[in-house]
Amino acid sequence: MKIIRIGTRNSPLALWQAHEVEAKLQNLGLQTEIVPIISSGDKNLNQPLYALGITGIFTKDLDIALLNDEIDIAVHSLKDVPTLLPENVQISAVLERDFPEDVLVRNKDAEALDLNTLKIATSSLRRRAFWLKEFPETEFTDIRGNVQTRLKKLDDGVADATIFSLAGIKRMNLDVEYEQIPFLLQAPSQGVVAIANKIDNPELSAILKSISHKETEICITIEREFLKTLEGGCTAPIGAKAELIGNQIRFVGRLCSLDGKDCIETDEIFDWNDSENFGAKLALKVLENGGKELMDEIRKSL
Ligand SMILES: NCc1[nH]cc(CCC(=O)O)c1CC(=O)O
Repeated sequence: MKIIRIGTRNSPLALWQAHEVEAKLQNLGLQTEIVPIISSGDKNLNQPLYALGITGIFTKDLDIALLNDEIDIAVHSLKDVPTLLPENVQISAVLERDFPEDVLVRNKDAEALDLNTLKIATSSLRRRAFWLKEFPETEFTDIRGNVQTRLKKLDDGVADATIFSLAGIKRMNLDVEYEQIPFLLQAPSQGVVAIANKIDNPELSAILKSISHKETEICITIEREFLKTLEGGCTAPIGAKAELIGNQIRFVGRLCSLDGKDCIETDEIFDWNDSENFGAKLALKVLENGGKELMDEIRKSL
């Protein structure tokens, strides 16, 4: 097989993730090359993502490079990948999930403040809504950029604290103090690195399948089905967590209004042999229990 060209965004985190994938392929004796690609999501730093009104802003440029045969595979943070993939593109592999959760990082001047008094910097609708559910009086400010940029902005005093995916902090080996915030249910497929390739390349797909982590695959399939069935292509405050516990799976899913006042949650344990379509079934249950009205309201106000 010829050299496998690995497409990635050029942020430090994306490059780290691409190198992880590269190491797995090199272990199989394959030759690889990293091809960094600047994504539109990295160019429009001033606006929050939901205001840009497009999904897949981080992944679109990699999709195009893939379809133009400029790269053979694209490495993504799966939580940034829309549930609807372009024609002829598939997710063929995921790496083992290490740190799925969100954590809070404070500005050093805010160390002693109570959680309910913190001014929080985040541009994520999910983080805002889930935080507001817990602390309804909270003030927010937008923040964009990669992990290092956001830490610098926090240090400069944009807010008292901000929220990160722990996976990003760990992968960048950053020496920052963080707090667990278990009430802030994570995004579907958070902390998972995914590899996409073209469907009409079965030889490469088979190689990718061989490095995929099966347990992580089971969990993200349920989480993404849940998301896909709820959202219908719109960004909304949706969280999802599937965990394997022996032969069982525990799934927690949540949809909230933008202000966090109305939330619908599902928390179920089931046998993983019965896991087929489970994400979709649970999402339908949420939609029937008031979720449909919530989604309509969110669509109208964005
Ligand atoms: N939204 C951006 C994004 N996409 C993936 C990660 C980190 C890695 C991951 O969670 O998969 C981050 C940073 C963050 O949310 O703090």
